[in-house]
Amino acid sequence: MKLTLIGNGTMAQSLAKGLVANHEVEIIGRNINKLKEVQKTIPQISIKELDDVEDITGKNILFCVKPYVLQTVSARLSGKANILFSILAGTTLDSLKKHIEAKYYVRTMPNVAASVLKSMTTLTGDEEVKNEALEIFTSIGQTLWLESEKQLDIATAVAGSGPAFLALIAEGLTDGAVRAGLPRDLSSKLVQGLFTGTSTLLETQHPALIKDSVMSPGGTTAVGYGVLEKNGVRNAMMDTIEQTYNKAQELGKK
Ligand SMILES: NC(=O)C1=CN([C@@H]2O[C@H](COP(=O)(O)OP(=O)(O)OC[C@H]3O[C@@H](n4cnc5c(N)ncnc54)[C@H](OP(=O)(O)O)[C@@H]3O)[C@@H](O)[C@H]2O)C=CC1
Ligand SMILES: O=C(O)[C@@H]1CCC=N1
Repeated sequence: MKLTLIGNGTMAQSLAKGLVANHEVEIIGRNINKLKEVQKTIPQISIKELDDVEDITGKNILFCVKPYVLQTVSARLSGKANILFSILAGTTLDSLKKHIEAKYYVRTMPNVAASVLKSMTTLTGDEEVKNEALEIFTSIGQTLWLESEKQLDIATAVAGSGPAFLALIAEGLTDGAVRAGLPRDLSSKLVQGLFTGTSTLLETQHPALIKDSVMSPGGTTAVGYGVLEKNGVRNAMMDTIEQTYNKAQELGKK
């Protein structure tokens, strides 16, 4: 399938890197010099500067700009696309329909791990194109079709913004190791390995059981776990998801 990405930023480039293996990919952006730079890193793509009136008739569009420029960019689009895939956080299907004409609409939420083909992408929208949508986004990692936009906004908080939250935990653990006296390069390696191993365990084990299997009576883990609970890390995570989800819903009301 030929896919046209509008926008050439972080996410568009991550998506394009994965998609070129199975699809013809065109990127449309407002700055031809930036597009040429992108093409140097992903030579398989074709590039095009955004016209003042850009005809998207019959195209399968992946809309990859920031939510606040939806109006500005869509004002330059004409014609009726085939499928419009939007990765814009919070931006509702209704809002997309108001601004861009298409036969089918799908909201998706990939994450930055798309750049290494390990995105956890959620999708919702017109069921008629569910299979095509899942096929396209499986080329950048795992996919999950959701039943509603509310679920997608929650997924935005967990898996869209989530890499930043886990990165904070990773940075904190690394700094902790450095504070205890381990050189930074070794601390970083340790934390990388820790995340890789734990993520594999999570594929088959419940988090609480992983914790139980690590925590020995009177041991080190019980002490560290107590510190996390005393400092409200669990509740901080729950509040983080709630407020990030609220923000996604707020973006949708604009
Ligand atoms: N970053 C992430 O981890 C994730 C982001 N998202 C969503 O992806 C979308 C893109 O985010 P991201 O890639 O991080 O953002 P970037 O800022 O990296 O990219 C935004 C792109 O939009 C283009 N753009 C901005 N204004 C205009 C305009 N007026 N006319 C034409 N093009 C314009 C920019 O062009 P130029 O390069 O010329 O400035 C750039 O190519 C957002 O809606 C975000 O919610 C979704 C999941 C994860
Ligand atoms: O911070 C944001 O708005 C976007 C949405 C998901 C990840 N980044």
